Amino acid sequence: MQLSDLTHPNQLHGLSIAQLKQVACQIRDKHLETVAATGGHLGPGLGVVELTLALYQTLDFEKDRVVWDVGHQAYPHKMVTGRFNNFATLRQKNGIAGYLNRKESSFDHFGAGHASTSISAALGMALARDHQGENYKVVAIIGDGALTGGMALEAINHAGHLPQTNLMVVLNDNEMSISPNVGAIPRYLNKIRLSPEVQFIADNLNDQLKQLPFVDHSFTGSIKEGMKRLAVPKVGAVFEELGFTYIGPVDGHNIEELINTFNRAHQIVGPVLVHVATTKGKGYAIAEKDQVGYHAQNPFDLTTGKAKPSSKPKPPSYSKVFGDTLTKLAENDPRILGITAAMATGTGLDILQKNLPNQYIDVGIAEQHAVTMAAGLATSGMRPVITIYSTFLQRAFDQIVHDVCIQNLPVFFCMDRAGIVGADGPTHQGMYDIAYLRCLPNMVLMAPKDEAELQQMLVTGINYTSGPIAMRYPRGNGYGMPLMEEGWEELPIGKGELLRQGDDLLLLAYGSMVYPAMQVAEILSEHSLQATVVNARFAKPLDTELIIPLASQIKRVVTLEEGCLPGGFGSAILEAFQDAGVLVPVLRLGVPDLLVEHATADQSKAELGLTPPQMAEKILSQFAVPQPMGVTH
Ligand SMILES: Cc1ncc(C[n+]2csc(CCOP(=O)(O)OP(=O)(O)O)c2C)c(N)n1
Ligand SMILES: CC(=O)[C@@H](O)[C@H](O)COP(=O)(O)O
Ligand SMILES: [Mg+2]
Repeated sequence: MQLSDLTHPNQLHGLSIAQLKQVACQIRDKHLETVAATGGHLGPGLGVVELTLALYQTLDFEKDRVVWDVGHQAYPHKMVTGRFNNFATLRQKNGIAGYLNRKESSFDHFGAGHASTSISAALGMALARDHQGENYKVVAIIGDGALTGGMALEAINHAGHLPQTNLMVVLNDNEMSISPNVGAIPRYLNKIRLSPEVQFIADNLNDQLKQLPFVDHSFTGSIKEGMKRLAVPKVGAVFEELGFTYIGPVDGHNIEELINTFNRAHQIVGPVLVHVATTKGKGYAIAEKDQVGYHAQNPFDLTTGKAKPSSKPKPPSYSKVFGDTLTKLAENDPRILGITAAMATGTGLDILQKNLPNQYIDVGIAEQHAVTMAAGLATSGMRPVITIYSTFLQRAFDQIVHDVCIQNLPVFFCMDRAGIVGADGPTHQGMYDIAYLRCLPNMVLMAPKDEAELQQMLVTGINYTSGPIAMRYPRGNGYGMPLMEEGWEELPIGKGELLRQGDDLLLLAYGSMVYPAMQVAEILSEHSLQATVVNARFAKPLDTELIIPLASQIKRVVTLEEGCLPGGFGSAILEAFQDAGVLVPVLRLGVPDLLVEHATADQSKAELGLTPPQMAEKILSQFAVPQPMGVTH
């Protein structure tokens, strides 16, 4: 079977084990070739090649449903559902998405990007099936990391309560989240995986049983299961006690064993959990060796595994500056605890973990728990600095309201990836944090204009103990600003910064849009328009003492933010003007009420008209300023 000829996953039916192994080679080759060229998630997909092929040989995609958790590991799924030939467009603008997407393919039965949702969605599909008197299989595939998310446990609790609802949960256990998995659940899973008895049975019984002439080899799986139960009574006990039939652990790279296991599991009435043991990065030694580093990669050289050198040296990322600075602050303040929800490397908290492990907490993929735990810490004199991507913090909205803001507890939220993130697309854009936090009583919101101001805002946030405070900053590199090693000056809460003066226009910029606003002002000055530029620094409380008189005097106002316009920073300005009786025209520049698809961040900004030249042009046309004759830009 040539994958380039495959248009429907049912074409996998009837292939021999040898043929499936050959298809697996094609998948791995394409996976490696593509991710090396475009960047993306490398290790996760390599680990589920055999699992995908084996499972899909037991399913009928004309009616059965499959739900992948997160979806970052579903590149093999995409290749066997008709997207092999254009897979090279992965995560490129108008190309194949990096996660499942119902708009992209009818075989993508449910989209994701955020973890721990698959069992809930699959259970919904199974209940619909039963209500409609239909008879098709529903399978959720969830990783051991995603299983640490509360939603997954809520769904298991519910599914285990429905003994007649057929649902298969395939647990892809590779012992890894992005970093090594944390918590009691992975510890329990490892106890099963690594128990000597289970290992012995898995490694030896096949051969022994094959010697016995009277044993029907299609039953060897059942016999092995029975032996495991005898040898390790606790194997799978937690899931069994929760109403699931547990099968496993199964070698996630043995196609034949997987097919036999899935076929047996399909016969079981009610919820069944198949525990599959895999290796993240399987088949690419460099990724198997460095499973953290090769969870996701920028374009890299396949032979060396090294990232392709960028054209010019890049300044440190915001995350790196954050991690370094927080670590330095924590060295002198034992109250500081850095908290992550399974994103140590992405947030830069791995720097704190390495240097001050006692002041570092990873709760697993459990943002809701992280926030309320931070609230608990804050009641007891600690300084919890909770570092969660803007998009993932959305998961803990009620905890922010209920446990932090209502009790007015001093929790410091550091929201990395706030703004347009690029290739991860709509599920990961940090679009909404200004809007979803600005409406909360007691919350203070701030955003640095560059990485040097981020250091100041870190000190400001840590020293602010009057209630909750949140700082947002973008994905990627800073501007290369000179960074201080210590002695950062904290900023007065609610005070902005006047960067430029001009009488014709007032540009009010927030966070990552401040430097672009300065570029806009330069372009406007070429059109004989002089703009005042304010670095707002705070979206709540606004520096009305600075902003209102300027607006009243200049009378033409532009707001600039890298976030959603509905409810965002510009909305805050409009509300403040309304409250102050300042009735002046305001042009709000930001992301309109739409989803930002995957592309590079620069491509998305250009598409949204958020580059400095585009914003200048919009300002000139909006304020209908006569252009000097013959001037073009
Ligand atoms: C709610 C949420 N928090 C954090 C993340 C970031 N994230 C993406 S994949 C991943 C690890 C998932 O581990 P696992 O489910 O075991 O899949 P594996 O990568 O091991 O295949 C994390 C933390 C996310 N996608 N969603
Ligand atoms: C799958 C997932 O959610 C993470 O791997 C995410 O893609 C990381 O994003 P960054 O690359 O911005 O750290
Ligand atoms: Mg995992």
